[in-house]
Amino acid sequence: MAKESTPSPTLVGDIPIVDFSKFLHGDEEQKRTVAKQIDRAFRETGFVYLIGHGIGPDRVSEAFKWSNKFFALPTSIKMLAPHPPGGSHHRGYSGLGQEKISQELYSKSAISKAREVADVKESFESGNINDPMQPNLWVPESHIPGFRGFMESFFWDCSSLIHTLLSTLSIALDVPTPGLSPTHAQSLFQLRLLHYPSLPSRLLRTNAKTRINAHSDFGTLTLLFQDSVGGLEIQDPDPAKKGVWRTVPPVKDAVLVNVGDLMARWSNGRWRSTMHRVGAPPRQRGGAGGRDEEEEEMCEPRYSIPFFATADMDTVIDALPGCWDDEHPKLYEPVTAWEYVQMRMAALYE
Ligand SMILES: O=C(O)CCC(=O)C(=O)O
Ligand SMILES: [Fe+2]
Repeated sequence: MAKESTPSPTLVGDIPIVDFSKFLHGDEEQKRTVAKQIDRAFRETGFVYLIGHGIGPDRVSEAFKWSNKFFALPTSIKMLAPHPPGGSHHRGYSGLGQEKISQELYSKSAISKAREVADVKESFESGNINDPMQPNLWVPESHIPGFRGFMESFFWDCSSLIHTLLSTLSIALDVPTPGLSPTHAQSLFQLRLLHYPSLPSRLLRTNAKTRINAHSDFGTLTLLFQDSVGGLEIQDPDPAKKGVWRTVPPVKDAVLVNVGDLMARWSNGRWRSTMHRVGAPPRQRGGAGGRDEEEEEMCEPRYSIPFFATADMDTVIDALPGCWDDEHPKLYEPVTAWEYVQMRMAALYE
């Protein structure tokens, strides 16, 4: 019998581009192939590009159009839906420098220190309209008619892709029916719009400023739509090259999917929750007619749209059945999704 082999998808850097339409529309064997390709990507880098993922390019470009429009509003209008203080109600608008991603969970002084180099970004968060704990916060409709309606419907596009992906991952891990999707039944997810304004590239290259500091995501899965500017980097997965950062360029019509800390724990370390950050975009070509010495190189603004998924809050995240045995003992203490997310969010805001 021929040895089973999984076709290798195209790689961008270390990250494969997987055609997810083969899962959405394929037969059982094609579904299994896609599941294996994603499993491999999650084991190697924790990141995968998906094309043919079912969220049409028109929908994605409309989302970016709304994001541009929102961030172009005067600050006084955006501040009509301010992000509440603290990290437990993660909705609404955060202005420049308000949120500083921190990997450090416990030490107040470490959080303050990290905030000395502020992330130069602004963000707008919304979530499931049925989430009683974190109601959405919108600026009055008259200031941006249609924004709320679009964001509420785009939420469901992304949510549906997450649930399909959970089915894919259940195949990869042989999680018995009904698989992992019901553990996310409440879809308590978060849709984030991010805008990194233009600033002198020098500030990013010298680490005087960051766009988003190095961090791992803390939910189960993240979808990331990025514009064509670039600047996303992941830490080299090889522990011997810990300080090395690899660029993750935008791929047309692809959504990036990455593993968050909860999924890494749940898979008992089989899948990686990889540190990532946003720095300076790749150098722009040439200068404008020799003016570069006088004029500082400014980097282009960047827009991105991450969508964070997490399991229902009472789900106990303990190594999944196929992910541990005598040779691979459990690496982490069980934790509920709620406990873990609260711990991480408390470190986001002072
Ligand atoms: O802007 C990006 O591409 C990255 C955003 C990100 O990593 C995050 O919000 O967690
Ligand atoms: Fe992230």
